[in-house]
Amino acid sequence: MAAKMNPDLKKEREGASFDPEKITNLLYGGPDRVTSKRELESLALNDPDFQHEDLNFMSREQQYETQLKKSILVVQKQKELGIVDQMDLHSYSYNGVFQSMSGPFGLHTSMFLPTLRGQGTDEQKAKWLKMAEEYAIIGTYAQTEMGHGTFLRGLETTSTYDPQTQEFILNTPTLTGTKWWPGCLGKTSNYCVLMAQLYIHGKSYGPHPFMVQIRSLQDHKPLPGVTVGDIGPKFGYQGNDNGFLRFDNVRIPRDNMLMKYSRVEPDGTYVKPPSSKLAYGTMVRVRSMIVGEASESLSKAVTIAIRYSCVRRQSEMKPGHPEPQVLDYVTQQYKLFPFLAAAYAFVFASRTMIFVYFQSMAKISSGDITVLPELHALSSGLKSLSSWVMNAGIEECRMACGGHGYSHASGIPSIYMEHTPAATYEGENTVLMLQTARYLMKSYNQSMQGEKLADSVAYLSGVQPVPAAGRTRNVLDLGVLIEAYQHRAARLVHEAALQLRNERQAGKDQPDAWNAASVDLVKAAKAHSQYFVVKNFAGRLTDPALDSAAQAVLTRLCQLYALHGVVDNSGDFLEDDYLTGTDIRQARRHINALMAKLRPDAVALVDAFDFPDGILNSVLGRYDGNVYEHLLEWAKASPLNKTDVHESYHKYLKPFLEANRAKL
Ligand SMILES: CC/C=C\C/C=C\C/C=C\C/C=C\C/C=C\C/C=C\CC/C=C/C(=O)SCCNC(=O)CCNC(=O)[C@H](O)C(C)(C)COP(=O)(O)OP(=O)(O)OC[C@H]1O[C@@H](n2cnc3c(N)ncnc32)[C@H](O)[C@@H]1OP(=O)(O)O
Ligand SMILES: Cc1cc2nc3c(=O)[nH]c(=O)nc-3n(C[C@H](O)[C@H](O)[C@H](O)COP(=O)(O)OP(=O)(O)OC[C@H]3O[C@@H](n4cnc5c(N)ncnc54)[C@H](O)[C@@H]3O)c2cc1C
Repeated sequence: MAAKMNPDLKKEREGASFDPEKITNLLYGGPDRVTSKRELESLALNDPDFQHEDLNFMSREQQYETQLKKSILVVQKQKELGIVDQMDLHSYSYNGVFQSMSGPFGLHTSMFLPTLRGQGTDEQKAKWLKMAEEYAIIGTYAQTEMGHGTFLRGLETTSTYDPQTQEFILNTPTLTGTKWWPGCLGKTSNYCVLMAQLYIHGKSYGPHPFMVQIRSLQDHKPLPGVTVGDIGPKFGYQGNDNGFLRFDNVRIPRDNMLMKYSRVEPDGTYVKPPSSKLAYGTMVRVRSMIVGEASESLSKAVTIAIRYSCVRRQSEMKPGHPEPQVLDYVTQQYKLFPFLAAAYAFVFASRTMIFVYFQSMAKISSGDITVLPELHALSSGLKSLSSWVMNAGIEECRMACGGHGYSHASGIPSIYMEHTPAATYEGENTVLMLQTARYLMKSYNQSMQGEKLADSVAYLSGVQPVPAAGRTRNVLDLGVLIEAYQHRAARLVHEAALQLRNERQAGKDQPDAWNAASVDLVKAAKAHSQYFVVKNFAGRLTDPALDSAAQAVLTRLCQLYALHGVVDNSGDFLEDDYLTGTDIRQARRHINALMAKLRPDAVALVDAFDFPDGILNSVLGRYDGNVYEHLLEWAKASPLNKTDVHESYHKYLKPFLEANRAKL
């Protein structure tokens, strides 16, 4: 018999002003997509082969083993089921089977295969791709070293060409040159794409990708000259064997260098790529995907916190009245609704990012590499902004769930632990924001020369005049808000450029001037990315998939997202009098009014994300809201409760207590 729905959640759903299915359809690309998503998720969630004890109750070794077993099963089952589409794989495997927790094949699919596809020649793909796609070999992406992650040109692992034997000799010349962090390297992978400094005839040509076998295909032992292992427990990522790797005079054939873009001829002649940054292509790809990871993780946390806030009743708002649902406290709404709005903003941004990525890659494949700088700038900015907001949002959601938020039963700590490194991996966020800033500075200078700019920065060409101080406007109007964000971004870019120039004029060389201006440069890059997100959100409101009720509620969310950003960064908007103090006061009032209007729709808005319970993996965020009975059930399953009296009682506590009693 189906469990009864918690009456508060039932009422919330009945009181919504719109049909969540309309928004679900928009989020996932139409009813057919939603149907297949649900089918695939349900197939994975109900498959007895994928059932196991809660990962939170397992040791790290057990977690690794469990995830490995599932990874193998998933490969087999995907094949049987004929799942090949990326979105379908995402539903079945990433969410359905793994609930977005990392596993030992993660890097094989997210970086090893894409690097082979993107950096290999046709002959190299013919040699390795099938083996990799069929999991005859398993690989990772080994780039970061103990001493260098950010500064790729500083990598120390060397790949020295020997024209006599037509081989590369791999070496780790220092301790800090030890590869450190690559996912799935420690115990799982038998191959890797190795990023190493290419040396030919004593000359360095910078980091290049090499296909390297590191373990025997017979007994999985490290090959001669290879030292490899697991780097130990981490903040999260327990199911993943992030590893270390060292080379001592390991020889690989010449054609193990991935040579789609740059080549080494048998005699040692180096053939340059059209752009040296093409070798960094896989990172750009994963950064583009991380915007999706961030939006999805934030959406999950917000779903849990909002549902629970409707089930949770606490305190007495009015004497003698029933305790209110905690979501009725406006302070609680102020914690959660801006992040609900942000989750939507980034889901839409991620869809655009993925579209731009594939569109740009099509151009790059046909030889047009002019799109690369814009793609790099956009993906760097959005990856950083979205993962920063995700981190802040998940933590806010955890605290908004009070004490229960701290328990693994809430599901929120796992989401945080697993996804917080998105701010670090694939390029540390500040470093990447500075890359976006670099592009903005270049574009700004080009606009000063009257050159035409790429679409995403075209607005820099016409930094608007500052409007007369004291002029107030309707800050609820999305057109006004988009212009305000555009103006702020253009002004901050302009000011960062001026600061750079001033530092130069004061006698600093370019790197020192850049460093001195870097706080403002990051601020400008963030403002540029925020402008993109606001404009992109507003652009989705007219999607024909929405009926008028769904459009109305999403418009409110978009207004809230934009207004909250204005209030949070009010100094930026006030500094040059673009907005007035009255505008900001109005913005605060509008936020309160919007939150009141959104309150009855909050549960329907998180339902529209369409995360089944198995994927949320949260006692607090259960669809039926039956939180308390399941909290007790969950705690009872904890390994410490397997016996009434733990064995440590006999070992330690009993003698201690008895000795103390004997002394009395
Ligand atoms: C289809 C799916 C369906 C639904 C989606 C929905 C949801 C999705 C949910 C989940 C998503 C699933 C998967 C993704 C999630 C997780 C990923 C999985 C695991 C992650 C594991 C982590 C792996 C790693 O971390 S690998 C290591 C990553 N390392 C880095 O990123 C290093 C960072 N450093 C650098 O990139 C560079 O060194 C640098 C800092 C950028 C500087 O480079 P360098 O010093 O060489 O260059 P200069 O500074 O001198 O600049 C020269 C010049 O080049 C430009 N430049 C630099 N990089 C690039 C580039 N990549 N492309 C283009 N141009 C570049 C730079 O700006 C300069 O330009 P100018 O001279 O013109 O100024
Ligand atoms: C869970 C996880 C999985 C990972 N998986 C992989 C993988 O599969 N393969 C792989 O190769 N790597 C992987 N990494 C490594 C990851 O890519 C790097 O840690 C990341 O790129 C950051 O580099 P770093 O550690 O050198 O940080 P650092 O660069 O040392 O950062 C430390 C601080 O210095 C600051 N800083 C550094 N340079 C600058 C600068 N130029 N300007 C201003 N500030 C600066 C940063 O902002 C930061 O605050 C993984 C890391 C994690 C945590």
